[in-house]
Amino acid sequence: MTTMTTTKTATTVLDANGVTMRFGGLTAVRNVDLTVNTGEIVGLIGPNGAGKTTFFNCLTGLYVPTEGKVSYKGTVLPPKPHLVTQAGIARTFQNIRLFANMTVLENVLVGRHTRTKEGLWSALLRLPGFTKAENASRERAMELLDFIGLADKADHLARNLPYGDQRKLEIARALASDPGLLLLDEPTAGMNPQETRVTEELIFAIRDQGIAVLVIEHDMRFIFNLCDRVACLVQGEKLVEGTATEVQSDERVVAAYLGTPFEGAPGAEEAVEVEAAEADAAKTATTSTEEEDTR
Ligand SMILES: Nc1ncnc2c1ncn2[C@@H]1O[C@H](COP(=O)(O)OP(=O)(O)OP(=O)(O)O)[C@@H](O)[C@H]1O
Repeated sequence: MTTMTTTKTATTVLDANGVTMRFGGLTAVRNVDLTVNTGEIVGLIGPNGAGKTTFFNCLTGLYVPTEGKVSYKGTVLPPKPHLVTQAGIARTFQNIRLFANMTVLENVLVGRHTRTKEGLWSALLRLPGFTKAENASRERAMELLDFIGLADKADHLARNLPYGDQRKLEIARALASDPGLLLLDEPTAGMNPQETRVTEELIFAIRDQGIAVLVIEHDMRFIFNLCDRVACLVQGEKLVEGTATEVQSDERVVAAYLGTPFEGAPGAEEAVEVEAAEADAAKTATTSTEEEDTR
């Protein structure tokens, strides 16, 4: 049903294969395949409740998919968030999840912990290895703050940052784990157009550093401007995948957003069955009323 099938190449960073996630009777994600290659920015769009965040949670080990598997650079990922981060996938969340009472620098240092090998005793006793690792982490964290334009606010408390800066800080914290793939869940939610433009530039700069990006967004102008490839989920299924131009002009995508029925729409068969059952029930009820009236 998709307009474009991407090939898996030696440079495939993420390969999600047949990912399905059920919550009891509800199938939130159904048999979704998606690849992200080195140097790409891929967008994931879809109406509210389409399964985008659930799919992200399957990729990052927050959920164990009911079916399917997720590989990063050719290795199947264990469904455990810290192991996924260690492997090289970092993410941000739809709602800001900063440590509000920690400084900007400390927030980035938290994101660095998967890349530091020094143990608890080393930290408590402040052994030379720990001090060296701590200095290296600080240096890297400051580099990242410089990269996102927050170096001059390193000592500010995270809660005192303007909204747009808090979102940027989340990205810096995710980058602190030195990922090969960055997943962004609605990075421009609540932003004004100026902040959105800055985020767009930031994501291009991240891609230029060799980090592949998969981004969920509702802002279509942002997504179509940013992404090399876009996939659209509808009712848990991947309806369309293609270039921004292909997806933008696909009538099924427009119909899905407007809630207009279209042939072959995910969930359409079930909807037709339900409608037929309802019509049958109504007909039976009318017939019995007529029979009663004629008695
Ligand atoms: N933990 C859960 N338990 C039960 N149902 C869930 C759970 N998480 C999500 N769902 C359901 O799965 C479906 C997909 O939700 P999801 O949040 O993934 O959609 P989304 O595309 O990210 O939506 P939005 O754009 O509004 O964030 C919805 O029907 C939602 O109610």
